[in-house]
Amino acid sequence: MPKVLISDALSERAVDIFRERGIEVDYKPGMKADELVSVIGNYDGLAIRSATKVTEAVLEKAGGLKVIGRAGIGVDNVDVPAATKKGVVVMNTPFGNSITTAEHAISMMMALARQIPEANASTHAGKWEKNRFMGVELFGKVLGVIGCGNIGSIVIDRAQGLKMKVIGFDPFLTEERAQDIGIEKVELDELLARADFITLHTPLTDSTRNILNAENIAKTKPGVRIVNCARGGLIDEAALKAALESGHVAGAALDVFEVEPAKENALFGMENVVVTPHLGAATSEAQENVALQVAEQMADYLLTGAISNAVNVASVSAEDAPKLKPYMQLAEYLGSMLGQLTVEGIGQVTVELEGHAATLNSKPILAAALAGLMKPISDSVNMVNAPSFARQRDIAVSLTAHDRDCDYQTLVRVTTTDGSQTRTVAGTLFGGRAPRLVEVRGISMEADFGATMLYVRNRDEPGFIGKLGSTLGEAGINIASFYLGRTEKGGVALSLVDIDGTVEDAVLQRIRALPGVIRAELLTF
Ligand SMILES: NC(=O)c1ccc[n+]([C@@H]2O[C@H](COP(=O)([O-])OP(=O)(O)OC[C@H]3O[C@@H](n4cnc5c(N)ncnc54)[C@H](O)[C@@H]3O)[C@@H](O)[C@H]2O)c1
Ligand SMILES: O=C(O)CC[C@@H](O)C(=O)O
Repeated sequence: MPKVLISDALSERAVDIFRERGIEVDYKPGMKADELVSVIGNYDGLAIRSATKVTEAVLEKAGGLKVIGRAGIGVDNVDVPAATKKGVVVMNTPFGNSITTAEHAISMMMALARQIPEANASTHAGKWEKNRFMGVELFGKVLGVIGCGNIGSIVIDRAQGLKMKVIGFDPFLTEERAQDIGIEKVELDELLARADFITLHTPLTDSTRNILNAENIAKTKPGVRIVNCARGGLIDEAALKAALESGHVAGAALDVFEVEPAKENALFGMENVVVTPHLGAATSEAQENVALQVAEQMADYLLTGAISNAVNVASVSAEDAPKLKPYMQLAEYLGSMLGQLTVEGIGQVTVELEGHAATLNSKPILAAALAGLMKPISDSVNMVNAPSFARQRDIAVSLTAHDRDCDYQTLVRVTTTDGSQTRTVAGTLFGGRAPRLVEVRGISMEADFGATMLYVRNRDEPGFIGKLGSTLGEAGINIASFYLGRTEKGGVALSLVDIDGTVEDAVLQRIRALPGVIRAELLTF
């Protein structure tokens, strides 16, 4: 039974879902970093919100971890490259809290426009300062939205309902989409110059870090009000403070900060600054959505191999997962066979799919073939990290799904080139499920994959099979199955021998010394 740790405060519905799906779960919100490092090795899955930091140190101890599920959007608290390297799927729930966060941004904008937090505090204090507070209307004002994705688009929709004029900057926004959502697409400088209110809805990346720095803040309209419910780090806080003090920026509403949790911050206590402690996603609806979603997604992956909303590996739908599983097994066996037979570094890998295989989601099949191929290089390689392993090793990878008649109903062929050698193996699924080898280096043969197999290439000469059988027999090695093929009479023959147990090195040397042997290797699957 897979085991999952929930280390942040997720709706307890997530616990119910895991248990209903037959997954053991430990609910330990608020777990300290060192405790996480010491227990993570016991789990197959880790479900988090934003408080848990999944660092390289955590991942180093995460021996059997298969999946990290983020109940929310940003995965900036997860070292995704380290997780990928370790072969751990990282998934998020990209839509579950979008409405809630967009509503928070709108609330913050309104609170800012009407100084509601200060007026609230003053009135509670019995001051009745009716003449102290003078707000501004949103009606007719220009709202500049930086980042027009899921949340930005909902903010745009709500702001249009408030009769604001919305302009947007997003390098990935097409003109068609801008028209669909009813905004004017502008460049950043134009947005800065025209907006009365600016709201940020981008992820924190190298291109968005400090997107509102001193230089860009100086380009904004005097009296602008700024809202950030996306990520700390998008605004240079020191530059914002200076602009608030000079009066160039009339106010700011911030849900996120450069350093979180933030007990102290130079902006705290300023009258024209409204702050909340990263509450963008904090509604019961959003928390229920993301907790349910993350638990379902993680359970799907752990139980069936289906992958949704992963940020570091291709998706596999719940419908596709059972169909793909035997293909991934076949591809891994084929890749593994070639990986074990490769002597020099692999320069190129080609995966070809024919028949039914050509109609499937091909990326997981390719990833499985690469994982098998690179297993001899690294024990930690799996289908999550195999494509990046290949890239790091400058292995050129190509995938072709052939739309042509083939001798088998379904076929996967893997070809590698190392130095001057090109090797091809191909396999099919017997009965639609059981992986079966049908071709090795151009030689047709039908072989099931056994756990330990002897691979012998030799000149096709009479008496060879007898000598091979006797050598194994004398060493007390039992043959489970013997598969044969050859290029042509008197050409090159290939024996694949499924054996019980293993073949000691001394026996392998004796086989290599048999007359006519070109190559003999022990393969494990
Ligand atoms: N405060 C919270 O509690 C809370 C809750 C949910 C999400 N968030 C954050 O909100 C942000 C937006 O989330 P989303 O779901 O809308 O993401 P999204 O991926 O749907 O949208 C992000 C948009 O930013 C755009 N973008 C990327 N680089 C850009 C750049 N250099 N300049 C301008 N635009 C750029 C992208 O094209 C995309 O359209 C994320 O940072 C997310 O982590 C915060
Ligand atoms: O879990 C949270 O409270 C924060 C969520 C938010 O930052 C997100 O990226 O989804």
